[in-house]
Amino acid sequence: MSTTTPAVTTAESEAMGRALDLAAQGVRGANPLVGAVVLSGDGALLGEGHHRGAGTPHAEPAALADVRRRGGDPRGATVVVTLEPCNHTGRTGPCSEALIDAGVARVVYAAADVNGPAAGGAQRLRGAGVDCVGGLDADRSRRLNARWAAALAGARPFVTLKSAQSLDGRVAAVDGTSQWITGPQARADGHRIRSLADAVLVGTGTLLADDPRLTPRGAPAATPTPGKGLRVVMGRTAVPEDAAIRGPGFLHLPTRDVREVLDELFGRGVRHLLVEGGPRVASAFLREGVVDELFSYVAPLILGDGAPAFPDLGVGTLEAAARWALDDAGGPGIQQLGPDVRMHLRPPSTGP
Ligand SMILES: NC(=O)C1=CN([C@@H]2O[C@H](COP(=O)(O)OP(=O)(O)OC[C@H]3O[C@@H](n4cnc5c(N)ncnc54)[C@H](OP(=O)(O)O)[C@@H]3O)[C@@H](O)[C@H]2O)C=CC1
Ligand SMILES: Nc1c(N[C@@H]2O[C@H](COP(=O)(O)O)[C@@H](O)[C@H]2O)[nH]c(=O)[nH]c1=O
Repeated sequence: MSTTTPAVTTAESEAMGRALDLAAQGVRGANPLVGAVVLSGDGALLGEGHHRGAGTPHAEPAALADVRRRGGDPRGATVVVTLEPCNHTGRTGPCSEALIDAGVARVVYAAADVNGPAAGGAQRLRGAGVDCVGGLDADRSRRLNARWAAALAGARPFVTLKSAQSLDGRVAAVDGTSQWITGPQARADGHRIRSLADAVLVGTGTLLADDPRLTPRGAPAATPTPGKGLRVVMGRTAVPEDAAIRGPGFLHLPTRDVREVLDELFGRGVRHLLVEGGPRVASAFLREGVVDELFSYVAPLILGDGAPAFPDLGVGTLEAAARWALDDAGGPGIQQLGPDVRMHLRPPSTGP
């Protein structure tokens, strides 16, 4: 935790506030939320940018590109960024090098990078003669990425849970039919979320009931490469030979053990897992306390009896119920999609 306030100008301090707001416009998942603002030597805004999710440019190159788009020149500029610039080649190149190549004079960052392989950017910058200070608003940056950091520290993927339910919290009718509870706009949004994840998972119950494909349709599909584009079924029941889910990227994990699944997927390079249910598997992830964000789509229909979204959580009294909070990262916490409503939620007792 930072206890000292680094020596920064008022313009840099204000720019960090803006960079943190920009960071929160990114999407949660395999990467942290990061924003960046570029200032001229006299503190004027030259450009800004934020990271829009794994595989897209990091905040610093996005902000440098914005400077050039506006006809500016980043040479001699100050870059104010919410996370220590990365120092490794992941899905994109090292930001430390991009900043050095752009000729910036100074970098002010908030939190240090806790991702081992990516860390060391500040040292690299200083080594190249760039004035580099860290710790400004570090706590706010850390809060923004607390769940991402916790997943990383636990060596498990960041877990997004999605469910589409009726007004009375049912995800299927009594006979098991569930297609479709939500309308096309909500489902398109679900496909977009699939396209952001490295792997999409359901249980064998859903597999047998729905025969899903779990591909992101209407959104760019990830090429199945190590850790990307996986479509996963967990549970002991055999997957039928003619199941629609079979094909490139299909993986059956014949277990009910959530930790085993997370270990296996992490080992295969998965950093962002989307759990689509069904209800018993969703509850297993909730009971294990590993759900980092929840997208709950609510459709205006009442199903009465039928499968509850999250059975067997062992909540015996109101006091024991987990109260989730709306999460505004990547868009409004609550959003209307056609006739349906989408809630984007974060677990209880975690930061913004
Ligand atoms: N509206 C929506 O958003 C969705 C609705 N659905 C609907 O849900 C219904 C299916 O529900 P359900 O059968 O609960 O679906 P699940 O996908 O949760 O499958 C449950 C099965 O998964 C296996 N399993 C694996 N891990 C666990 C675990 N930790 N705990 C318990 N079971 C585990 C078990 O089978 P095994 O013996 O093989 O181990 C279990 O019977 C269908 O009607 C489907 O249409 C499904 C997904 C989303
Ligand atoms: N019923 C239901 C959903 N169900 C989810 O979609 C899966 C089918 O996906 P596909 O691969 O496209 O065939 C299904 O198994 C379940 O995970 N999703 C929603 O957005 N709204 C809905 O009403």
